[in-house]
Amino acid sequence: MNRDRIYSLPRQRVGEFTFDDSVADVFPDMIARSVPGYASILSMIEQLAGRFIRPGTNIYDLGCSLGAATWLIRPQASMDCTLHAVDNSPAMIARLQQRLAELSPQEIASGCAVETHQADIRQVSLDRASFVVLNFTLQFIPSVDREPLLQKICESLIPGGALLLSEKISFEDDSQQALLNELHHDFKRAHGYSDLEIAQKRTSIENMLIPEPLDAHLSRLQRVGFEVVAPWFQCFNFASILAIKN
Ligand SMILES: C[S@@+](CC[C@H](N)C(=O)[O-])C[C@H]1O[C@@H](n2cnc3c(N)ncnc32)[C@H](O)[C@@H]1O
Ligand SMILES: O=C(O)C(=O)C[C@]1(C(=O)O)C=C[C@@H](O)C=C1
Repeated sequence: MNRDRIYSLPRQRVGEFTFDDSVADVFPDMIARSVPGYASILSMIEQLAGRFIRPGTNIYDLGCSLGAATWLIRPQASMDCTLHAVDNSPAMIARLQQRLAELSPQEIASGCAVETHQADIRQVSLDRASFVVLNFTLQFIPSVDREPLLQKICESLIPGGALLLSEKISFEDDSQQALLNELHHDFKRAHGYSDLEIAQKRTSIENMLIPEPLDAHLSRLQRVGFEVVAPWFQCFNFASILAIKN
């Protein structure tokens, strides 16, 4: 795995974070060292896929990056399912397509077909879905577009279908916010990031990763039509929610 050193040297001006080639090259290392609980969430996505996926349905990994969730979900789905891996980053989708093209016939037979889409998740149409994943993607969508997107997802789900939503979250209380920021930065330091790397990354994502409080997520999911909305994981300022449509 390539080590993330993107922000290790001082920059005159820290530009806005983008999911380009340099990020795609180090992404597994970057996200594992930046998001506390990421590995646990992925492993639970695999388990949840086994529970919620139904034969003959579509599954969507929205903002799939290199397909970390896609690779775990695929073996859980029967061959008559289609797993749609969607991301608007050409660098991410190219690497996922490359890996899919290298599958052996035996590996192809070990799970359902994967269709990649280099597209904006606000624009793709969703249909007959049994399981939808938004693993740290909604946070990059402009705030006004979040509710329509979640509404579209809810409408596309079959009865009993589920959305797994993981997000960086914020806190209404200033002292709680300050504490959780510090704990997150301690986590990054413990995983080898310097203070400079932490500060420059923070500047670069400031205006494009917009976290919301957990309650805002829960009430919006209920508003768009999910009957069961269950927060099931939180580690510092990162949380994951399971939302089910009856
Ligand atoms: C933090 S990464 C997601 C990680 C991934 N889901 C995983 O589990 O490893 C966020 C991804 O969302 C993608 N993204 C951001 N906005 C998007 C949009 N409007 N449409 C499609 N993809 C988007 C980015 O390109 C990036 O690959
Ligand atoms: O919040 C941060 O400091 C992060 O680095 C988080 C985060 C994320 O949650 O997606 C931001 C960008 C990268 O994709 C990896 C991790």
